[in-house]
Amino acid sequence: MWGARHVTVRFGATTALDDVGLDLPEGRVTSIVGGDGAGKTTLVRALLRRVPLDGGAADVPDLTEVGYQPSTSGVWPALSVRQNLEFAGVAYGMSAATIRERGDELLETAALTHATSRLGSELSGGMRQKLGFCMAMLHRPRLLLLDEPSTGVDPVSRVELWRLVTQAAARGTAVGMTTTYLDEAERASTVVALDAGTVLTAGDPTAVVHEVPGTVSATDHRPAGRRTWRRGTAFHTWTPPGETAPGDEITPDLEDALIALSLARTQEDHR
Ligand SMILES: Nc1ncnc2c1ncn2[C@@H]1O[C@H](COP(=O)(O)OP(=O)(O)OP(=O)(O)O)[C@@H](O)[C@H]1O
Repeated sequence: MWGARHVTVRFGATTALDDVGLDLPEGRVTSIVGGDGAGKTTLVRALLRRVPLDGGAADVPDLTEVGYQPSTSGVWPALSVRQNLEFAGVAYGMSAATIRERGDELLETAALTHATSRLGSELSGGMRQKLGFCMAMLHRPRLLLLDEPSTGVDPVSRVELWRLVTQAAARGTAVGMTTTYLDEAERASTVVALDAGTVLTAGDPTAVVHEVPGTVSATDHRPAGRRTWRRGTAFHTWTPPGETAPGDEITPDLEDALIALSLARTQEDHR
């Protein structure tokens, strides 16, 4: 199984990753979530050996068998859709015929066939991310790493991107994907949540929700002296075990669960 084993990465005084473990099984989508600066991009870059490790190891196939889509999509703005694919294929040492054949197949699946002669700079955000995905998949990698492929992409294109990702996994590719959309993360086989460079929790999204200690409750006003988070018009609060919760207890979703687990950990740290 591919992944990261006890990976630590430091940038000067900043510890971006501290003893992080990550499993990326073949045929599965693993989503990596976490707030700004949690370490998602650094983890992907550590797997690609683009940052030096201060500890641990990255267990990945030969880099010629890894596909990578950077958060900037990786699409060259001055090249056409077709040329972008050719450029990516040549970089992987593929023949012109294979690039053409697999490129056509991927463009068809990504519903981009009509846009082959359009320049990268002329594509919508969603089309650009889908092309970036096709470029990362062209050489049929065993491991596919996607860094926030759906950020800034409209909901319809997000659904299409997700379909491409799950199809890649169904063909046996191990997929690791960072995302800030928890509804998307919830659909993955496994979610790995990073918090300040460490693994807050990892597992089946349903199991993660059941890990929350204490209760999550909802009120229509902000309860005094409590740390709350807004969900629509309601305020949600996490209450440690044995304490009285304000408002009505609710069943947390993944977003509630991750915030509650982070608050529970902060409380542990202060004890
Ligand atoms: N090249 C670098 N030099 C110095 N510090 C860095 C570098 N890259 C990342 N960091 C720091 O490491 C931490 C983790 O950053 P990283 O970009 O991995 O987080 P992230 O979860 O991907 O966040 P975001 O969603 O905001 O991109 C942050 O504190 C960041 O400032």
